[in-house]
Amino acid sequence: MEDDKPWALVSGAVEHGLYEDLTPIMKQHFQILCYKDFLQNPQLHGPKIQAVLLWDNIPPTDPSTLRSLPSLKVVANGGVGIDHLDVPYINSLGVKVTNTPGVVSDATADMAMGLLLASARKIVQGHQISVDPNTTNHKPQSLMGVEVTGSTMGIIGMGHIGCRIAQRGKGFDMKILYHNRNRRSVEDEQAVGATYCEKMDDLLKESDFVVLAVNLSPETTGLISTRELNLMKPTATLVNISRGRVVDQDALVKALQSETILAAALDVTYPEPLPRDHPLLGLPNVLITPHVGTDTLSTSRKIVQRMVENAVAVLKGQSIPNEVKPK
Ligand SMILES: O=CC(=O)O
Repeated sequence: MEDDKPWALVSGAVEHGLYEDLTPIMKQHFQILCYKDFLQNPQLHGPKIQAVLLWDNIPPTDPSTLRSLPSLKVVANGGVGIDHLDVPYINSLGVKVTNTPGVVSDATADMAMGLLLASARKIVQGHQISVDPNTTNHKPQSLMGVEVTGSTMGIIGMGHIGCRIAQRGKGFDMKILYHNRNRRSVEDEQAVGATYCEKMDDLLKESDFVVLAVNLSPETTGLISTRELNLMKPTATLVNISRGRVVDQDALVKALQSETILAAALDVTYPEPLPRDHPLLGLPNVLITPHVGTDTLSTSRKIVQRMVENAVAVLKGQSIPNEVKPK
């Protein structure tokens, strides 16, 4: 019965009707309250909310919002990255945090390869030239690309997503190097055909494509800065599908302007979106997409399904598929 279902506070995307396909999955288990309606009267609505279903980082989970949700038991994040959440603080309120690892890996790895290929083969520039009514030369020298097949890809961060990127790289006969906090087992390495670089510097020096697939943490903030960019080949491309802050963006702008590296392909920046006058937007050797690594309908369904399963498990006191514990 509808009335028996617990209440969940849901995001702007749902309230704008953007994800009609996804809302029924939430409604199977929850009565949903959109953030915009919550804001009309937080004192009235706050006490009934037991779960926050977080999509695109909305609703906010700042202390003042959380304080107006006294019955809250779980913040269920849709997606794997939880750098926008203060997990220890949320836990200190007796509220659990969950995320959705695993289900995002294939779509994100596809996006990494898409960015890599589009940047190497100048697909966006080619499209622009092809559709420009003023174009006279349809195949200018400037569209000459970089060969992906047989090149070397260095993956920094070999979790679920990194492994899926490596598998895809194998399909392009790439040599795959990886660097990770902990070395993977020999079986894992063989399964994805990747060679471990204990020193990240070695990977940076050798790779034609450096792909960032690490979580954002204090250790990985600014991981790629001037020193690291200087180690990369002048013919190399940086691909980032993790979080913008893993790269020192000012250093990246300089490296691209001075052609210290060839190009960058970024699904993530900081902030998102970049201000319209940001220097990265004016560079010819940059490809940027608006953080859409997981945005396929099938993956979005899986994310919402898992987000809901996590929230339901917390509320029912069952074993939680993906609880995030503070480090
Ligand atoms: O950015 C996407 C995610 O964190 O899953």
